[in-house]
This record gives sequence, C-alpha cells and structure tokens, in this order.
Amino acid sequence: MQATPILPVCIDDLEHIAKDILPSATWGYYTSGANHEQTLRDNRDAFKRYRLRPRMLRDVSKVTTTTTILGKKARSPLCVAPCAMHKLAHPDGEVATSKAVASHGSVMILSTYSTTALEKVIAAGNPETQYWFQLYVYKDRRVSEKLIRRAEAAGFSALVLTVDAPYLGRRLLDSRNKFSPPPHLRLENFIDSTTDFSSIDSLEKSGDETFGETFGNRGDASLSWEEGIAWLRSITALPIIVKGILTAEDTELAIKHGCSAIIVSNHGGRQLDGTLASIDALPEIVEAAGNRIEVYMDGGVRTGTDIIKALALGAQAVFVARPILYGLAYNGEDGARLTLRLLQDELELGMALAGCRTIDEIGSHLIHSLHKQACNNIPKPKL
Ligand SMILES: Cc1cc2nc3c(=O)[nH]c(=O)nc-3n(C[C@H](O)[C@H](O)[C@H](O)COP(=O)(O)O)c2cc1C
Ligand SMILES: CC(C)CC(=O)C(=O)O
Repeated sequence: MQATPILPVCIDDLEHIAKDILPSATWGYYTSGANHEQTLRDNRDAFKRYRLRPRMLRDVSKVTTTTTILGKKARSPLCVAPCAMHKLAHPDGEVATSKAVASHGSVMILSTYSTTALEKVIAAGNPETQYWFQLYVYKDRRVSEKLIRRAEAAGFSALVLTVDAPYLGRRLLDSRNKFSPPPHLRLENFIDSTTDFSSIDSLEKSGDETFGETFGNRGDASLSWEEGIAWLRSITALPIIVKGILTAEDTELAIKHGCSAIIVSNHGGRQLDGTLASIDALPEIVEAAGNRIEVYMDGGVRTGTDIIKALALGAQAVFVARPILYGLAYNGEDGARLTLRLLQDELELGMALAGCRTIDEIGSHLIHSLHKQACNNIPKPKL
C-alpha cells in the first residue's frame, strides 16, 4: 500500500490524499466511470501515447500563458469543468472553487447540480474570470428556462449544454454503493423552483428511484440539434457551447446550428463506455472545426504536459474536473488553489522546457504520436 504523501506536489498526490479523506461512497461517485471504465482509463492512458518534441535554445527566460477564451482575455488556458456537488468534498463547496478560479484567472463552468446557488458562486468571483453555466434540459422546459434567466441575471456569460447525457451512464460502483447524496446537502439551484422539482431539490430520491433514474426521469432525452438548439436560441442571447462532442459530424452540426464553441469530452468516462479518449478525438474535431469555432477539451488532464499536448493538438482551452474535487477534499479553497497552481506551474515549466514562450508557440510540431491513425489527423503546425 502506498503511504499518504505529507506535502502534495502533484495531482496524483492530491488524489491519494482525497481517497483517504472522503467517505468511500463519495470517493466512488467522484472517481468512477461507466460500465467497465475503459474510457475512464483511456482518457489518462491516451495522453501517454503522445510524446513531446521539444525545441532548444529559444530564450525561454520569459514564459506567459495569457490567451483568449471565447474572445475574452484569460491568464491561463487551464479552466474548471462542471462538476456536481462540490460540497461532498468540502463544506465550502462551489464558493471555494469559485474563489480559487478567480485567483487563477480563467473560466469556471458551474454545474446545474451545484450544491451552492449560482448567484452565490459568481458573487464569490471577480470580473476578470468568466463564469459559464452548465445546463441540462428537462422535460419540463420551464425549469431549464428559469435556470437560464437566473444565470443571465447573475452575470454568467455563456451556457454550456451537456449533450452526452440524455440518460445517466451506468456507474457500477454507485449501484454497488447505493450512492445517494447525504440529505443535509441541497441542490440549491432548484430550491425556489416553482415547478415539480421538489424531490431533486432536497436530493431525496422519490420512492425506490436510483440516483440515475431520478436524473433520467427528469431530463429531456428527446432533445435534438434542430429542435433543442433552436429552442435555446429562441429564449437566450447567451453564447451556447456544446459539451460532449466526439465526432467531426457533430462538430459540423454544432457550427450549422450556431453554437459558439465545442467541448470535446466523454464526460470523464462516466457516460458511454468505449468511446475514444478525449485527447484522441480532439484532432478530428479540430480539423472539422477549421478555425470556424473554438474547440476545448476535458478528460484525463492531470499534468502540465497533458495541457501542452491538448493545446498542441488544437484545443484553445483545457478543463479539469476531478483534480479540483481532490483539491477541495484536501483543503477547501486553498486545496482548489493548489490544484490549479500545481498544474499551472507544470504548464509553465513544461512550456519553457519545450521551447515555447507563449501559448501561440504551442503547435503540432511538438507532438510525436505513437499511433499512426492520430498522426494523419494532426493539424498543421502553428509556427
Ligand atoms: C463527480 C463528477 C460530477 C460531474 N458532474 C457533471 C455535471 O454536473 N455536468 C457536466 O456536464 N459534467 C459533469 N461531469 C463531467 C465533467 O464536467 C468532465 O467532463 C469530466 O469529468 C472531465 O474529466 P476529468 O474528471 O478527468 O477531468 C462530472 C464529473 C465528475 C467526476
Ligand atoms: C448529478 C449528475 C447528473 C451529474 C453528472 O453529470 C455526473 O455525475 O456525471
């Protein structure tokens, strides 16, 4: 058995510590994937199949990670993905995460299933930081519309529509653990819902419903590109970002239907098991997007060099989910800050060692792929 590290110096250390701290059912919910967890594992393993081709003697005495994300300046391309229920990790929950992201200066996507009301989360931030609201569309569209109105009023600057979860994936560990969030927590975004969301608002399951059924029974699985995106466009002027895209075909449709950006994602291996790892899907999507739309990615990012590889393969920004939960579990806001700082430090050092002074200098020339298929899809060098 591996001893718990005293001072966490990388994300894997934080993961070990979080495992020791968190109740086993919470740990299971946070870390597990769907079915046999092939995609969960592959999200991380796939990064190792890309190796770096560093350039030398390029005056890396100054390195900056400043970039733009959805047209706005950001201090770093490292951002925070939407994650349900941060208060399972620490009582300060999403407010702690918000403050950490604000000090880091990039983007936080807040989950619909936040354990803190969306207004409180954005109020803990600063104007430099972008807050985007992640949306699930419900059969009762009034529930989704009300959330959108609140997000608009609170100052969220984009909607992130999660498209890979018409139903919740089968997470075997959650079934074995009979995972159910503790009753003292609230899904605060639903508290004043005037529609029939009372059972989910208190996080109590109605009758014998499993957590997945509670979710599945309320989500609108009939959502389509034509009707769903048109409906969203008809009720909001906020940019719409689709999260969960894995193919060139859907990239084309996202552009056709007026989406503003794409997040290449398989939901951290928690939905359809057996998909491509996000980093493997990225080149196809970047090529299909062809600079018409920004492409971001998430899934398996645990080191600064993972971020460099994703940027080199064409991502404009990179999102992390579980690493933030590990940081929160370790030490609340300071722990979430540590997560971001460790990854940011690794990113800056990695850039210097690879000969990149700016984000623009991170191009496909840095990538040596160990699988030939991906090599064919790698976008043209930026340099
Ligand atoms: C515990 C947990 C809860 C999540 N909740 C949401 C959610 O509410 N909405 C969503 O779109 N994605 C959700 N995700 C998926 C993440 O946004 C993201 O796609 C994925 O976890 C990224 O992979 P990583 O955890 O390896 O960084 C969740 C992921 C985890 C681990
Ligand atoms: C409450 C869940 C639907 C949140 C989620 O997307 C997940 O657990 O992956």
